[in-house]
Amino acid sequence: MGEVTGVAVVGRGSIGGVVIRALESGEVPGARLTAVVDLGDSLDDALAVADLVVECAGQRALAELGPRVVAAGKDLLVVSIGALTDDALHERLRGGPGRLFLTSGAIGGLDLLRAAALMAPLEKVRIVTTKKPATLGVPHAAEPVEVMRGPAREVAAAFPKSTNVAAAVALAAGSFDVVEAVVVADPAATLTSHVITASGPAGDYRFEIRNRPSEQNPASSQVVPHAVLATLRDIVR
Ligand SMILES: NC(=O)C1=CN([C@@H]2O[C@H](COP(=O)(O)OP(=O)(O)OC[C@H]3O[C@@H](n4cnc5c(N)ncnc54)[C@H](OP(=O)(O)O)[C@@H]3O)[C@@H](O)[C@H]2O)C=CC1
Ligand SMILES: O=C([O-])CC(=O)C(=O)O
Repeated sequence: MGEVTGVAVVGRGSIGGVVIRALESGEVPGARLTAVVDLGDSLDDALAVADLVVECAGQRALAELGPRVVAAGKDLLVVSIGALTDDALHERLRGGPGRLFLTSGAIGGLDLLRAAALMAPLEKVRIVTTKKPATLGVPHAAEPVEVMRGPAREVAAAFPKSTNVAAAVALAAGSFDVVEAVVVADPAATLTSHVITASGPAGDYRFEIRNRPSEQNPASSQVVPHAVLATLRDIVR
């Protein structure tokens, strides 16, 4: 039998809960759940028994706990990518000795955007995210309303529970400056949508994602923990 990777999960909400249950039932070959860090639990106890920490707890928790994880030489898999709009935090998390991994989370197309940006800088990138109004702090919106439009860095920080995807797109595009993010609250939105458009010397791109929201937390899409588990499979393989 090969080596088993001990995994600690931080946060047991709509994303962490699914990841925890999948690990408990042995769904990821080569990975074993060794700790769960919820509010009040000690990260140090988890670091003593884990090789890799999965952050599913939000941008603030990542900023607080992430640097300790990589400094302890443990790998870190991040869900709350919007926290990486803070360049200093991003540098610390990349500084090792533990490795930093990001999940694709609620969206796709990141590999192609990255390749296109590596060929030549993308000239224009936009992500339009549309969700139910209550998840965006405008519960009484009776018709579609644009709640924010601006640079991905500002939008991902302004909606820490809803627009981590804007930061993920910016990191794939290699620049926060080239990405505009738009957030729309739509009372008729039964699915959460993310429409990503990009253009540059490599070509023109358009990805439309329509995700079913989590019942437990409608701000997050149901697919996200499964993206985390897919990344986890790749890491431990
Ligand atoms: N990259 C992507 O595509 C996506 C990223 N996300 C990110 O994932 C995060 C989690 O989403 P989701 O699971 O739906 O959120 P939930 O609110 O359902 O769960 C978050 C959990 O983390 C816990 N928590 C908060 N702070 C800490 C801490 N310091 N230590 C340990 N646990 C903590 C919360 O506890 P309590 O409830 O007691 O506060 C809660 O149980 C979102 O906030 C968002 O930033 C979400 C969707 C997509
Ligand atoms: O789950 C989603 O569709 C996107 C999301 O909440 C985020 O990026 O924070």
